[in-house]
Amino acid sequence: MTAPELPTSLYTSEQVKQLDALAIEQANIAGIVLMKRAGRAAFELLLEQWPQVESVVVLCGAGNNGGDGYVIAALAAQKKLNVHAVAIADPAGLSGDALKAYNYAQQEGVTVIAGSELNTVQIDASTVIVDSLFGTGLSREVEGDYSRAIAWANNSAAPVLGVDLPSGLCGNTGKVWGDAIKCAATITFIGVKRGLLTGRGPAFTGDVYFDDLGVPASIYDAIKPEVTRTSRLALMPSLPEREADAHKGQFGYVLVVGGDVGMGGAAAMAGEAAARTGAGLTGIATQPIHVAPILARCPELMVIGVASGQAIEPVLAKPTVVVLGPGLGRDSWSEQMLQQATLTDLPLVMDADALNLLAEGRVVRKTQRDNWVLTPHPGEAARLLDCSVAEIQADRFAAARAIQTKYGGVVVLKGAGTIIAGADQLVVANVGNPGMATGGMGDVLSGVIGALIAQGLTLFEAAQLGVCAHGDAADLAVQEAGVRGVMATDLIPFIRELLN
Ligand SMILES: NC(=O)C1=CN([C@@H]2O[C@H](COP(=O)(O)OP(=O)(O)OC[C@H]3O[C@@H](n4cnc5c(N)ncnc54)[C@H](OP(=O)(O)O)[C@@H]3O)[C@@H](O)[C@H]2O)[C@H](O)CC1
Ligand SMILES: [K+]
Repeated sequence: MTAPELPTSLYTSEQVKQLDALAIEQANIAGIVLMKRAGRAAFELLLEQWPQVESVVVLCGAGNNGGDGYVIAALAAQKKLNVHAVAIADPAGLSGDALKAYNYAQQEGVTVIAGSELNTVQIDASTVIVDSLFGTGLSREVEGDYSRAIAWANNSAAPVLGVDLPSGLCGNTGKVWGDAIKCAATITFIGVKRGLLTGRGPAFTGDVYFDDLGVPASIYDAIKPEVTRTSRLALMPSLPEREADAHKGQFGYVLVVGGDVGMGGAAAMAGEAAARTGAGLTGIATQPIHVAPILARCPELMVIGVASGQAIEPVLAKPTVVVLGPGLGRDSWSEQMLQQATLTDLPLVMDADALNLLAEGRVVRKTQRDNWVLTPHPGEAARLLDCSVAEIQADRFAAARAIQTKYGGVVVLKGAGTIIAGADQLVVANVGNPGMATGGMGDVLSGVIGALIAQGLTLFEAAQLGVCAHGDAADLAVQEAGVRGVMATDLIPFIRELLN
């Protein structure tokens, strides 16, 4: 069963701690009550996900995340399951609500064993592991007993239920503090931590479930989320209806500029994607040798050959948006195409080598514009910020914000959990799958975004809807025939279907 729709507000770990405190102080809900509700919500999800479960191994840390685990162990004991609570952190160090939960587990007859005996724990086909080592309190690299417990869980055949966060994953950024537990499902409480949905998050969470623990809605008024979750359904209303007397002029003219020698396919894919996304007209300005083969594949496209030194003369009408970069290359032809396209004040979608040339400060007169959408993958993003890919991936929210601040416009930082940064908004698109890591996916996306701008969406709307439709289409392509061998053009019919 797919995880139910998550709330759109996303928080940092610190903000959720504030929400916890507000729930306890303002709503007068005792911490142990919240903890018992958390434990119950997690245990009910466990039974729902694994109805055949007979034994449960709960890995407990030193704080309230561990407390959640002791509550889960107590509930499992009440259900007469075979339960082991493994105290990776010495229970003697427990305090507050976590200590109360520990005592509750002992009252319910839970066998609590020391972390040093972890290797004596038997795992069989009916075992489920519960990860209650760390939640929002994780603040540094995991090591020692915790690392060993994480490795033990990752090497065991049993599925893992993550409590609040997969242990080792940073709730703020989606980076991993050394290592993290690979969960089959994760349930997160009170506020969805934004790190669950981007960076390494999707690789460790499994399906993400949310429970508000019954806290009053009013506590959320006090904390403004800096990031929200976007989705195709949220953006569909921005697509214009098509009246009976619609004519192609209403839906704009996308001009794709790219396709250096040998890379005509990239420009063709962007063009076809734009046409299939509903652009009224689609043209491609490319190397002359690509004109015939692209026309042969897609006669609906207007393909213009531009030789070195020639001007780009868009036929018929002025384009309404230029998609610049698919297969553009970095030679003198590439530079002259980029220079001409960036001299216009048309809205631009800048992808691939257009971004690399921009990062190198070559031939782009203005490096700050409001009316462009930059669509870097982490490597291109690193060049745009002159930093390493690791730094980009260590905090993708900060990276997207930094690129938007430096270059203006809208920034689409691609990768697991694509981040979209507007002038004063930051959203994450919780879409996509590993099948998308193949050539041409970015070309298709740039064409889709261009066509949505051509149909009247704002750059920020077009970027969000384009990314979400593209990722959802990739999921449909994977459902159809598996994750290996998905090719970029497989997405195009699904994109068309999803946008209608
Ligand atoms: N507060 C509530 O009402 C609710 C909380 N819930 C759960 O509580 C956790 C947050 O609990 P907290 O105690 O703040 O922190 P953790 O349990 O996540 O972490 C435990 C302690 O671990 C230490 N720490 C941090 N990083 C490391 C590391 N790499 N290695 C070893 N130890 C580490 C840290 O203490 P230090 O003093 O050592 O820094 C942490 O305090 C939340 O996630 C929920 O699961 C309820 O679910 C809801 C109500
Ligand atoms: K956890």
